[in-house]
Amino acid sequence: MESNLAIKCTNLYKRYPLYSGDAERLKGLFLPFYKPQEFTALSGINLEFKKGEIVGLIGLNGSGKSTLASIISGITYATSGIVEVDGEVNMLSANAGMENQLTGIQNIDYKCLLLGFSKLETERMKEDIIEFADIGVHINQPLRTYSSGMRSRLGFAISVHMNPDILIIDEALAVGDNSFTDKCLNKMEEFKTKGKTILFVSHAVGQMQNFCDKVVWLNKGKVIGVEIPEKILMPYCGFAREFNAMTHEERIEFTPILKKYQEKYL
Ligand SMILES: Nc1ncnc2c1ncn2[C@@H]1O[C@H](COP(=O)(O)OP(=O)(O)OP(=O)(O)O)[C@@H](O)[C@H]1O
Repeated sequence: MESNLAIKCTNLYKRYPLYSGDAERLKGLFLPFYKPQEFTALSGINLEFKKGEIVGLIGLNGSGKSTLASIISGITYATSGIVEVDGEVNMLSANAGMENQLTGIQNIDYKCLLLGFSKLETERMKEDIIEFADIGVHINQPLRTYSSGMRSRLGFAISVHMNPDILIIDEALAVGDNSFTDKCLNKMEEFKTKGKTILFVSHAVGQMQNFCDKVVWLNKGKVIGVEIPEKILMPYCGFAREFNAMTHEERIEFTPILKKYQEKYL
């Protein structure tokens, strides 16, 4: 991979097995030649993200954004194709590897331990993480008692303080209140100036417009376009509006509408 690139995906496919129940799942696990029906979540993805870029990933529900983010972060694997990543990746999502039974503080210790930080480094970072998360006395309570916004605050605070080269944010800012989201967006800007790469999975078109250098539009597991935000968000929003106004039956044949936006604007 070229040295200016942080992430390169080449002809990436992800197929999930579709089991009809537990019996079929067991067959799939224990019978090596058993082939269940499959669902193709990603289909022939080719993408390159440069170091220092903030890239948005947008698309309707189920278009494959989280699947792609999880493959890039190494949480799940691709069925075929190549993913090349230059640097440490940290993914922040609603269920970002934090433990429900542990307190906020214990989760900080746990994450630091997993990532190989020494006790001294962990202690040094802990104060900053607690200050950034700003969830008061709840930091000593088990995570299972947290609201979704509090989880997101702690998750974001931990992720950015791990100082990864590539930060993937999967919808995790959607539940934060405005002041926290602003704080996170400022932190993302700071990351960018340090030459770090950010992949921002979101439905928040306004945030993408303001913060991303380019946006990838995914639909049904395929890349529809990769452009600067101004060029991609307008046709995407137009398509999403028309799609959402359709009946269930009309949605089955939505390709001409997608083509209309693709041909006119991309
Ligand atoms: N483990 C799985 N088994 C079967 N299908 C799956 C699995 N995980 C995801 N999928 C399917 O893959 C497709 C892409 O899912 P993904 O979560 O990547 O979409 P998304 O674009 O992130 O959606 P959203 O905007 O709703 O978060 C969906 O149709 C989903 O049902």
